[in-house]
Amino acid sequence: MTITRTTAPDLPGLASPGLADAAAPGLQTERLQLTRAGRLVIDGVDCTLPSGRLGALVGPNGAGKSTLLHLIAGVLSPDGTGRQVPTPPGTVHFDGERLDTASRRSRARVVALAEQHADSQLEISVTDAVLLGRTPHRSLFAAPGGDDRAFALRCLADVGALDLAGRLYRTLSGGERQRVNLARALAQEPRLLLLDEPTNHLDIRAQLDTLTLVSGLTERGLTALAALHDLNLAAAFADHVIVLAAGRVVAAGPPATVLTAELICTVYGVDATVLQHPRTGRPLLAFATLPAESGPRSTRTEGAL
Ligand SMILES: Nc1ncnc2c1ncn2[C@@H]1O[C@H](COP(=O)(O)OP(=O)(O)OP(=O)(O)O)[C@@H](O)[C@H]1O
Repeated sequence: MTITRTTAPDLPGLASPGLADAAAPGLQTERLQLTRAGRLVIDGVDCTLPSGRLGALVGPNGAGKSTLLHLIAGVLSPDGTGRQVPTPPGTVHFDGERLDTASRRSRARVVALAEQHADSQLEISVTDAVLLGRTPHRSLFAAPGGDDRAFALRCLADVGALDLAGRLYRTLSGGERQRVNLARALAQEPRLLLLDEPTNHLDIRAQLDTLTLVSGLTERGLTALAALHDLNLAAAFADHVIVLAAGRVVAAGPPATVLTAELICTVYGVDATVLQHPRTGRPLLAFATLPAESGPRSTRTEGAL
């Protein structure tokens, strides 16, 4: 199965092409902080992502990428309990609206998180899983209507997963789940879409199609922030790259400015050669491991990608 639609879908919540508000401030976090098991895992994160842009959140394993996305989405409150706290350390704004103190329902009308490890044992159909994304747009206790169902099927079609509509969610493969999770997030009609490793489990065509789809949505006004491990995908698709290491933002800006050999060596302990893509002009990275004595990691193998 491939994602067949690589142009921006016509989601009703988004502006028409060219109508995105260029002056809108987008996502702004200030001094976000989270301690887990006595350790500061998010350490005073200030980051910004202008409206209508695709941001890539990169950084080594354990840097705090998933945790930061969860904090922005409000799935984790800044004290790590899932409750709102009276004076949370840090704030999250989107287009000037404060999200971290907003009600769950009003926040869910603004921001959606497509998670890598969404509930795997749900005894519900794929269509019903996507319909969960419509919840913030229905009145309380109302059952999904025909319009909701049609919208959910459109979102499945947009991610190339319409053929999965009647399947049980728990029977899907990792890559199939990944697409359905994205469809569920799109069904929420968010203005801010957060994606936790959206290309994980996907074959190369599906990786490119997924990021092309999200990139197309940002051209229609959506703001998207994706945690990505593949620096070449970040370089190829992102307008803005945020680098996280040990819970702190260590660099942020356009891919060509941020993804330098020096930064990659410092953050990942990897020897990178930064080339220029012959067609797009964007950075193209080739990697080799550093000699055993020169980097921060102990387990190394020889070789280059
Ligand atoms: N429930 C928890 N209790 C204690 N520590 C946790 C918990 N969840 C995450 N952590 C720690 O928080 C830090 C950040 O984790 P997080 O999953 O956000 O990193 P990440 O950058 O997304 O990593 P990866 O690239 O490996 O997915 C890690 O050191 C992790 O071990």
